[in-house]
Amino acid sequence: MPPAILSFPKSAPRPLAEDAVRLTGATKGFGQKTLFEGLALTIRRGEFVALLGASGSGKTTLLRVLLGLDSLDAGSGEVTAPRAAVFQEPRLVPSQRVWRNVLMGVPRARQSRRLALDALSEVGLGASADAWPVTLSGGEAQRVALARALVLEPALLLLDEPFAALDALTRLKMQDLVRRLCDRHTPGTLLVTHDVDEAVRLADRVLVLRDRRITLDATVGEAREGSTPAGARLRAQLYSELGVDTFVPGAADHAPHAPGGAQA
Ligand SMILES: Nc1ncnc2c1ncn2[C@@H]1O[C@H](COP(=O)(O)OP(=O)(O)OP(=O)(O)O)[C@@H](O)[C@H]1O
Repeated sequence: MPPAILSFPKSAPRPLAEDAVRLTGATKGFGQKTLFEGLALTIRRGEFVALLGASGSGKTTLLRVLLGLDSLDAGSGEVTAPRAAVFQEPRLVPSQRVWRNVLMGVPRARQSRRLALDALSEVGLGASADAWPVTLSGGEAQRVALARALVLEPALLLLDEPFAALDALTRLKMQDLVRRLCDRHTPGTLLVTHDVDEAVRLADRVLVLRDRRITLDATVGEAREGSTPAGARLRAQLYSELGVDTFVPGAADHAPHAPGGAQA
């Protein structure tokens, strides 16, 4: 098997027209199990891509490869710097005030309270700069994690189920905030999620990782609106690709009945 060559250039962010990620032939497994094989993936700067797949299909592993935390077994490509990530848990340092947490990844020479305050204002937490992480709600802590990622002005933003632990209302607000801030900061974004609606609501393009390959690469476009035929079609296609039969509540009640009450 040829050696994997994945480069992580330390250069300044590139122009928007360029790719944040370009992988070809990416192959990765653990022990006897191959998670993905010969995979090609391109994410442009400013593009929001969602990655769906069954549990254990290798989504987080692919994200870890893009972060440089795992290596490929084969393949090559380029992942543009700087990169930042937000995970399911906020991963704040409890012994540091909120504004200090925001600066965790910023080179010392660029660190300033002003920079942290600006980043916190963007996520609506300017007033919590001096708070301790333990005093924040789950949604607030996740917004600090988002500020900590965006303050780096990443060329690539990796989101690993960042909304999964939030209540339904907070999740919707956080989804809107993330999409708005991604439009403003224009990183290439890869969102790993289990949630078809979340993927279609947020992403420009939705990928499905299945059987070691990307089996679907769908542009969302006018299908974002669930009530349109295109929206219903895309969601049905994604559920089908994920091996889930869509359930229509009440449909069984309308099934024809044979005379005498037996099911047709
Ligand atoms: N460091 C590791 N060593 C051995 N096996 C691993 C390692 N990391 C992940 N795996 C295995 O690889 C498979 C894919 O894991 P991964 O976390 O990438 O899947 P996923 O699609 O993100 O799953 P989920 O949706 O449940 O989070 C799993 O079977 C997991 O146990």
